[in-house]
This record gives sequence, structure tokens and C-alpha cells, in this order.
Amino acid sequence: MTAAITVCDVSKTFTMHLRDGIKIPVVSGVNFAIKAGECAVLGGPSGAGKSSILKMLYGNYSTDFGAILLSHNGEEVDLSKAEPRKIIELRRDTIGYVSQFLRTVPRVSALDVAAEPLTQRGEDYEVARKKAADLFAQLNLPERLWNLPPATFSGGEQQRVNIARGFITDHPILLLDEPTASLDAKNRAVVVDLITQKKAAGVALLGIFHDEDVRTKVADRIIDVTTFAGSKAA
Ligand SMILES: Nc1ncnc2c1ncn2[C@@H]1O[C@H](COP(=O)(O)OP(=O)(O)OP(=O)(O)O)[C@@H](O)[C@H]1O
Repeated sequence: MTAAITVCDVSKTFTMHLRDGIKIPVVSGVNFAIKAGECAVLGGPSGAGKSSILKMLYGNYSTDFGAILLSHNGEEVDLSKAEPRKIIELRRDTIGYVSQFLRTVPRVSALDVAAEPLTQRGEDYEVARKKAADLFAQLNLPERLWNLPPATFSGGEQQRVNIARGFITDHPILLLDEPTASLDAKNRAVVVDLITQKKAAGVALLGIFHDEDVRTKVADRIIDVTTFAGSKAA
């Protein structure tokens, strides 16, 4: 398999159980593959299904049909059929995700939040914190914040903690859900640099970027989600 991640004929319909089981078809016939070292961007208007696709690729949303194939520790895995235990393993070792908003944990410092994905993989605690500190410095996060829990940080400060947490590992696949939405121009440029470094390191990236300037700078290819509109399953 030359692609890092291959999406084969995936479809998704939401069923609103509290509203007489109304079915909302979101996407169907989703087919694309992303190679190592490539950054593809999901394009299309609001409500087209971009976030839903990203969430299916991270195992947050189930799929109704199709397969999501990726190479994990030397074996090919279909993430859409994986057991919860396997999904935890995939997230630890193979597939990273930067969401738009940070999920804060009370009393855990920003440094520990960002270092956690590395310590979970067995990295030494101080080495992981040093790497988190280097990323915070790159992202211009004021040093006075590093040892504080991020719950009270501004939106842009929380987003930078989240970006450091997502970029700290060397996962071969990285999903990015509007990682620059709350950032100023200076820090958007830092994120563009971080993405460029990941591409050079052979990481396969798939993202959603509403900022056209960022999108133009990072995208090797736009995947038009409107071509997956409607549903064969509804
Ligand atoms: N958990 C859910 N339950 C029911 N419907 C949902 C759910 N998540 C998304 N949807 C619906 O699926 C459709 C696609 O939503 P999605 O968030 O994937 O679009 P998007 O392209 O990412 O939009 P935006 O650019 O506005 O973020 C929308 O009509 C939305 O209401």
C-alpha cells in the first residue's frame, strides 16, 4: 500500500432517534487516498460534511458503509471496523488529530497537556516536556502560561496548546480541523511552517482550513466534498 490512508466508498447518514428516527444523509461514495508527505485539504461549503469525514477518519463517528484503510505498526487496518481498543492504539501510534478546541483538564498544566501524547508512547517525562516547551516557544505562547492549566487561556492560547499537543508526536497521519481558526497572522505562519516540516518528514496530512491564505500555502490538493453529497444509504 503506497497511500498512508485510503478511504473506500464510505457513506454516512445521521439518524435522529429523538425526532422519529429522521435520517440526515451527509456523504456517500467518499473515495480518496493520501500519500506520505502530502497535505490534502477538504473543501466545500458549510454543512457539506468536511468535519464529519475527518471525524470518521479519527473513529469519532461511525461509518455506514465502506472502509478506511491505514497501515498501523506494519499491518493494514480498517479503522471503520476496528474495536475501541484498537482505535485507542491507532490514535497512540498512527493517527493524530488537532481539533479546533482544546479539551481542558482541571489542574493539568499546559506543558503536561502538550507532552501527554509523547509520554503515553513511553517517552521520558522531561524529554517530552522539553519538546512541548520548544513548540510553545515556536508558537509564541507566553512562558508565564506554560505551568498553568489552560482552562482560563484565551481561545488563541488554547488553540496553540492544542497544536503543540497534535504536532509533538511523529504520527505518520495527521488530521487538522481548522487549527488556525483563532490565531493571528504571525502564529498562522508558524502553523504553516509546522505543516511544511511534517510534509518534509513524510507525514500524510488531511485538513480543513477556512483561511484561504493558509489553505493555498499548505494544500497539495483540494478534495471537493460536494462530489460526495447525498446518500445511497438513505
Ligand atoms: N452528530 C451529528 N448529528 C446529526 N447531524 C450532524 C451531526 N454532525 C453533523 N451533522 C450534520 O451533517 C452535516 C454536515 O456537517 P459537518 O459539520 O460535517 O459539515 P462541514 O462541512 O464541516 O461544515 P462547516 O464548514 O460549517 O464546519 C450538517 O448538516 C450537520 O448538521
